[in-house]
Amino acid sequence: MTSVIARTTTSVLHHHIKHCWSATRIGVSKQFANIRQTALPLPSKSIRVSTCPFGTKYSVMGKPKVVFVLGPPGSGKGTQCEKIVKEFGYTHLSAGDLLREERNREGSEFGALIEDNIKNGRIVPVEITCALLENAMNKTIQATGNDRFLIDGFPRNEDNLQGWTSKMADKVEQQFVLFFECSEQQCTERCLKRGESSGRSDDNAESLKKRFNTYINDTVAIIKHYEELQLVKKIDASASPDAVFEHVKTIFGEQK
Ligand SMILES: Nc1ncnc2c1ncn2[C@@H]1O[C@H](COP(=O)(O)OP(=O)(O)OP(=O)(O)O)[C@@H](O)[C@H]1O
Ligand SMILES: O=c1ccn([C@@H]2O[C@H](COP(=O)(O)O)[C@@H](O)[C@H]2O)c(=O)[nH]1
Repeated sequence: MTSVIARTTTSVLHHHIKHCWSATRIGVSKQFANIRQTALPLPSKSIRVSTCPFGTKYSVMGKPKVVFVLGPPGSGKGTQCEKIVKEFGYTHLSAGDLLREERNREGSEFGALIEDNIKNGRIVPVEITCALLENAMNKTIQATGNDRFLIDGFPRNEDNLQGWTSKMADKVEQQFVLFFECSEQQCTERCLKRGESSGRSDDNAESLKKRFNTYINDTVAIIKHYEELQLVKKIDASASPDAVFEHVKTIFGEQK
């Protein structure tokens, strides 16, 4: 049975790599094949899940559930996601972490492009980010069966939104969008403090200014878009991490 599944996914994978992004979009579909090599299509109905060393079971699943987590840099998205994972069993996928991992991957042809964007607070083309996210979702589902995801720090601009909508929206159930609201001053202080030990090339005053400009000029419109769809759950992120999490808990507690 495993080999049947393996053969099936391999052939579907070739199809996926060939057709997943329109070659005309920015004329780079071939470029992204390296990332997509391991991306398998998300299941629409069911997936086989390994449960224990002595056997497997078929788990009938709906579409993977997705919560987007948005907010300015340093608003505490990652901190809260860790708590949500522990309490509610989601898998946390940080788009920024995935991009940093791809940047650091030996042989990545996108490393320089990703770093240039990160340092300047600009947004990486969606083809890269979306492929990394889809890949991570598929790997998680296959490895653990967990199909509930916190997608942290994505979508951040119109390009992200369009790319996700055309490629992924039909394959997932969008639960809601968690929006952490926090002032620029407070967020900047947090990131500068984090910068003392994070090693991040963008936790400095110059990059932070640019990241905030991108947030205001590009990401706020995406949050507004989801507000119009009544999907946004807004949280005051200026309090302590535990106090913020009290609010977060009420939101996840309301979910079925
Ligand atoms: N509620 C809070 N109060 C004070 N400090 C916080 C709070 N939440 C997080 N922090 C700290 O602020 C810094 C940024 O937090 P975190 O990494 O969770 O933010 P983020 O929104 O994921 O940031 P980015 O988008 O830049 O990755 C971290 O050093 C974290 O420990
Ligand atoms: O979807 C995304 C997410 C992130 N980026 C780039 O990465 C940095 C850092 O992101 P964090 O969420 O703060 O870890 C961000 O400023 C962007 O340059 C991206 O391009 N697309």
